Amino acid sequence: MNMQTPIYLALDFPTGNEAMHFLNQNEMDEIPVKVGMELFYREGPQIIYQLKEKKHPIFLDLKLHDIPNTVNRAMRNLAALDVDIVNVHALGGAKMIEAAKEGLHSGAADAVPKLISVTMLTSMDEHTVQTDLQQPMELAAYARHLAELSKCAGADGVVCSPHEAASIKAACGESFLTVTPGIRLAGSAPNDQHRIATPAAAKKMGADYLVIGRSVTAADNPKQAYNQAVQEWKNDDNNN
Ligand SMILES: O=c1ccn([C@@H]2O[C@H](COP(=O)(O)O)[C@@H](O)[C@H]2O)c(=O)[nH]1
Repeated sequence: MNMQTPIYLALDFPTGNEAMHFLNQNEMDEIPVKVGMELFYREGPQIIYQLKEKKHPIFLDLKLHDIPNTVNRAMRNLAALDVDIVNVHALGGAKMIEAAKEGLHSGAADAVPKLISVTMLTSMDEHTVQTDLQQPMELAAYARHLAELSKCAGADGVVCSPHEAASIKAACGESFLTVTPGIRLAGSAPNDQHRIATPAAAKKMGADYLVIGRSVTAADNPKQAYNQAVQEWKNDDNNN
């Protein structure tokens, strides 16, 4: 994987043309990108081929959550796209995560994509987890539990908020990946996110990879905003 800085830009655009135009206009050559449901459901594998052609590391964020057999067969197909990271919802349980892993191994012609599982969406807060989901455990403890379950089932890491990264690392080991959305540059609107942090804070809290979307894509100067995130990450490197 050609990784400049482990900061994935969320390409939440309605069409492939808009996404490619954005990257081109802002000279974001070869930066890591995340393709989610909005773009993939519109463009399908074609957008992955286009981004690979331009040498972008790709996190394909489709968050599979279904019965093990269906997830296994879907992962075989996704493995053939040869992206770097794919994911499932940890709430699908251990058998589903194992099936996802097996599907990736069966379907990959070359390198097997990393499999990560979503613990608790960063848009959720303590209150929502307790009321909507009727989950009595504290959110951070529940995210840690889902991370441990994911690790036992063969996942390479999890999606979590930066605030849970350190405790998940402590429970699952340093090499277990923590991929953290909910990244906001200082002063950016939180939008629908609840568990947020700046790039510098996320790095300090133990995140391996960051996912940043609207703080960059909706900024007046997206290139400057992305570079600021990169700089925060690198400054923290210098301070360690
Ligand atoms: O818990 C999660 C899992 C995935 N996401 C995705 O990350 C980006 C975040 O975009 P922002 O504009 O920076 O909020 C988005 O594509 C989500 O689908 C997440 O936010 N939280």
